[in-house]
Amino acid sequence: MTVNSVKPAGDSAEYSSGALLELSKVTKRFGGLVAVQDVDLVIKPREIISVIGPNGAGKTTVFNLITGIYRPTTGNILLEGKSLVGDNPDQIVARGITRTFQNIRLFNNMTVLENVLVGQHTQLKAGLLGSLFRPPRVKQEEEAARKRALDLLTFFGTALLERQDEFVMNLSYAERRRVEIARALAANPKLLLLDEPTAGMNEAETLEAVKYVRRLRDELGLTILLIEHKLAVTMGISDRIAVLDYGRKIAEGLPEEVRRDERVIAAYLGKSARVDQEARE
Ligand SMILES: Nc1ncnc2c1ncn2[C@@H]1O[C@H](COP(=O)(O)OP(=O)(O)OP(=O)(O)O)[C@@H](O)[C@H]1O
Repeated sequence: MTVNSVKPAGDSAEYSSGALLELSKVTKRFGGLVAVQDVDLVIKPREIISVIGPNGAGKTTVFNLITGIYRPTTGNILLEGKSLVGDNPDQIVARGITRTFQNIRLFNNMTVLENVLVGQHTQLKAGLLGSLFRPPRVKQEEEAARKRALDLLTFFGTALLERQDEFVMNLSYAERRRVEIARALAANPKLLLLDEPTAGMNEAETLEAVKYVRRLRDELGLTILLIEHKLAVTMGISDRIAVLDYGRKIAEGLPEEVRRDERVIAAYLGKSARVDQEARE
């Protein structure tokens, strides 16, 4: 199957560093607390990059900085060479960055299809008058949006397509995660931020999720930045991994390099190994 209307990312971008997204010395303070400190990160088109680190390391804050929920205290964030600092979240979506959330945020009392249609609102041209009087141009736009939303659902096979008119609250957790991704795709992103895409999933669902994250890159040409707590998933899926600890990036590299990094073992793997050990005792 193809998602015809989703353009491969990075085709028209011309920027000297070749980075799709670049964080440069990004710091975020909340009062006296430094949640993110001097973080540099370069993400090239079509990479799958994971951000890992212990609880409170600053991972979600990095996502919130990239998506315009927070503004960096200092430092810069560039998309295709142009700063996005100061843009509001809607502008950042329109520039090509969309996300999913750690706790799924869908409209539970809307259908699967309606949720995906909501994701397209930055793409639609009809204003308030157009929506009220619905001239033929607006009807055509609505029909095209509906077709595209269905197209996006088929990325996940036929299951969601068959349930397009079902209220989201009646779907399984794993299905809701897929709808959230379809909604994020609806805004035609270049960069997709996935916040714990396999959280709450069983093993089979996790494997399925890993497959579609790869397909998002391979088939749709997306660049993906993810936060993921399951190390087996992170190690298996990522081109590179950045490790945060107390807001600082303490390591970055290939999964194998990160797995062997002493600082990572001490700060993160060591901690979880200790937690596992304590849990067994
Ligand atoms: N809006 C806020 N106001 C004050 N402190 C905040 C705010 N958001 C995050 N923090 C603090 O910043 C630090 C980093 O939090 P963040 O949520 O980014 O960590 P995380 O790595 O995503 O953790 P987790 O894995 O538990 O989700 C924490 O100490 C957190 O309490």
